[in-house]
Amino acid sequence: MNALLNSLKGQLVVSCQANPDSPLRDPYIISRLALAAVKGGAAGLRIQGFDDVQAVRAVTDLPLVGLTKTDRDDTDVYITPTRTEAVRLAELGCEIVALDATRRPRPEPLADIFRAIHDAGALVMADISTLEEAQQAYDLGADIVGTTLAGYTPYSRPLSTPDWALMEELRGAGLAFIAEGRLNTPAEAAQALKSGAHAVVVGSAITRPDVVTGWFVEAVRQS
Ligand SMILES: CC(=O)N[C@H](C=O)[C@@H](O)[C@H](O)[C@H](O)COP(=O)(O)O
Repeated sequence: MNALLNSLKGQLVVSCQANPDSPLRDPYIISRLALAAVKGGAAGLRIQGFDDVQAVRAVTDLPLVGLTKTDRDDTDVYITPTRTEAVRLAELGCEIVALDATRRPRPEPLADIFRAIHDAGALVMADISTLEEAQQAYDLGADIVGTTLAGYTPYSRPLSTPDWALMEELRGAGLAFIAEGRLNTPAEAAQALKSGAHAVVVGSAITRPDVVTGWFVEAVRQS
């Protein structure tokens, strides 16, 4: 495995993202969230959008997993759907570029985007939702897959928990993977590593206080 990916083995990557309607939606604020994650011991950061990548790249040398979220009329694929976006993320200093590698119709062939990322000097993190998609991503040259989109495609298991079954399937098939998605507690992050994950990505539970507040409000209301 690539040395940079090896450096993430058994480690925590923190996703610092704010949705357009979040009060935290500002590159400066994202860069401060990123620094807080660095202070806490994160080994890498997952960052969305060119402005946020630039702001975070300016304050840390930690490995960055970059992505864009782009809403398009012609596809349901929104995580880094084209070469142009993928290459720009690499040019801005992302060591790893994450993109949707599901089997949904997409504007450009996956293999072309993978090649463009590699040509730009970055690694490919293929965000998948099923075992078959993971296998396909590796066949096409992905460096690592992430369980990011499990539960977010119409044909994957809809879940409110991490997709433990998918992790077991990936481990059973001997496919390296990063666990990402709904890892909402330290115990779940640790469990993902025990389930065979190479590394874990945690987002909402650490960097979306609006979402976490909602979890508490729900629990308080139900008590
Ligand atoms: C499905 C999708 O678009 N996931 C995005 C991918 O970058 C982010 O919105 C998530 O926050 C990230 O995957 C981390 O997951 P969680 O926030 O559950 O820890």
